[in-house]
Amino acid sequence: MPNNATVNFMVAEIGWDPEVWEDPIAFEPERFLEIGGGEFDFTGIKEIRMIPFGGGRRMCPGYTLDMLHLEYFMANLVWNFKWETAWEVDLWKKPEFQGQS
Ligand code: HEM
Repeated sequence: MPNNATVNFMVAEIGWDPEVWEDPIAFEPERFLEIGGGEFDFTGIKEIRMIPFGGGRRMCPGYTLDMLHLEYFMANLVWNFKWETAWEVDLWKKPEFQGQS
């Protein structure tokens, strides 16, 4: 490789690896609850299954702000819209809220 070459990682494709994820493209958000008891690591410190914010020393420094903002965004979607399933979905897979004692 030449000096000063730019190396790009296919970050999205890393997150779709069928050797790491079962049916990676399927929308199954509950899969994240099942990994690490709901403490899925996306920082690349414990493992690399998907790294939306990069990893290592140049990892996105805004990721805690992002996560807070995304939770707020999701909460507003749930709050402001009436949600229905477009197809048959088993909503009772895990009938509890996280963090509930
Ligand atoms: C969902 C939203 C965001 C995503 C998915 C995201 C993702 C990323 C990714 C993948 C990188 C490259 C990391 C690497 O090279 O390993 C990065 C870098 C960076 N992000 Fe974000 N980011 C988000 C929002 C933000 C926000 C809100 C801020 C600031 C408040 C921010 C500030 C930065 C900065 C300054 C870098 C460069 C870090 C460096 O090169 O040392 N990002 N981000």
